Amino acid sequence: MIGGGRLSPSPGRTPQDSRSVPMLKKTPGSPDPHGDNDLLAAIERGEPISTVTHEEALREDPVLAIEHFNFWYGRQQVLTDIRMPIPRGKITTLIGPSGCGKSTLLRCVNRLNDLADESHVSGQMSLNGAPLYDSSVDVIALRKRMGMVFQKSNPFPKSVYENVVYPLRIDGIRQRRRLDEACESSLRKVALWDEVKDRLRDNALTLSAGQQQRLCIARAIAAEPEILLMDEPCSALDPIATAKIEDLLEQFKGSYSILLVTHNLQQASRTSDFTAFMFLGRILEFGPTRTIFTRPRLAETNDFVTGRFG
Ligand SMILES: Nc1ncnc2c1ncn2[C@@H]1O[C@H](COP(=O)(O)OP(=O)(O)OP(=O)(O)O)[C@@H](O)[C@H]1O
Repeated sequence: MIGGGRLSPSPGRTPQDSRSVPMLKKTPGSPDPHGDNDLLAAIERGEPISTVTHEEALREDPVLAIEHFNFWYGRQQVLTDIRMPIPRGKITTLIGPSGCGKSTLLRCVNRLNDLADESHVSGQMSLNGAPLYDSSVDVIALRKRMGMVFQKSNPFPKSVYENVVYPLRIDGIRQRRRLDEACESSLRKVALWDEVKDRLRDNALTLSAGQQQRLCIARAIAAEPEILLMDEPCSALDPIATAKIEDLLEQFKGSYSILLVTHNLQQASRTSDFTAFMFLGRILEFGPTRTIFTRPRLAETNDFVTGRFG
C-alpha cells in the first residue's frame, strides 16, 4: 500500500460509475468469458472486474508493476483496480475511448497527478521493484528515472544543444566531452543529428514541430530513463513527422521500455508489442498487440478495435 497525506482508499460506488457510460454494442457471437452483458453490468454497478490478461504478457519481465491501483480526482474515481505488468524493453500502448483514464494512468506513473487538487490514490506501482508511492519516495529523484513526452512538444527556449544535455546538467555533469557525446548520441537515436548538427546553437523553438518533438524525445532518452512515458506524442504532428516518430519507436524496441497512450488505433497496432484496452477506468483486456487487434477475447475489445464504438 501507499503512504502520504492525501492517499486514502474510497471504497464502494463512485461518482464515475454513475456518469454516462459510452455505448458498447455487443457483437453477436464474439467471445466473452464474463458472459453476455455481465461485464458491462458489473462495471455500471461499480463492482470490481477482472482484467483479461493474456499469458504472453504475464511471461514478460516487468519493468513496471501496477498493483490494485486506484486514483481519484476529488470524489471522482478515475482509475479502478488497475493490475498490469508493463514488459521491459517493449512498447505497451493504452487504448480506449476518450475519458477512460489513459492519460491519468500514465501521469500516475511519474506522479504528475500528485499536483492535481485533492487527488488521492490507493494501491501500488513499482519501477524495477522500487515502490513509487511509498511516503519516503523522493518524487523529484523518481521523475529522473523516467522520461516523459507530451502531446505538445515542450522544448525549453534554449539552444538545441542545451535542451538535449539538460538532464545531464541538472545531474551536475560538467565535462564538455561527456555532454557532447550525450548530445550527439541522443540526437542520432532520434534521427535528428544530420538535420541539426550545424544548428546546435540555434534556439530549439526555430525547429519544425516534428523536429521539436524528436528533440524532446532526445532530451528524454539522454537521461537514460528506466521507462519512457509518451502521451499522444504524434497527435499534433503531420503524417510525415508522425511516420518519423513511429520509425523511432520501431528502432527503440528492445532498448527502451515504453508506455504509450494513443488515440490512433493504427499507430497502436503498427508500433506496439502489447496493448491494454481501457474502459471507464478499468483495464478490460491486456495482451499481445496482434492478438488484441485480431482475436481479442472480449467482445468489448473487439467492438472498440473494429470501430464499433469509441
Ligand atoms: N486535472 C483533472 N481534474 C479533474 N478531473 C480530471 C482531470 N484530468 C482529467 N480528469 C477527468 O478524468 C477522466 C479521465 O481523463 P483522462 O484524460 O485520463 O482520459 P483519457 O482516456 O486520456 O482521455 P482522452 O483520450 O480524451 O485524452 C475524465 O473524466 C476527465 O474529465
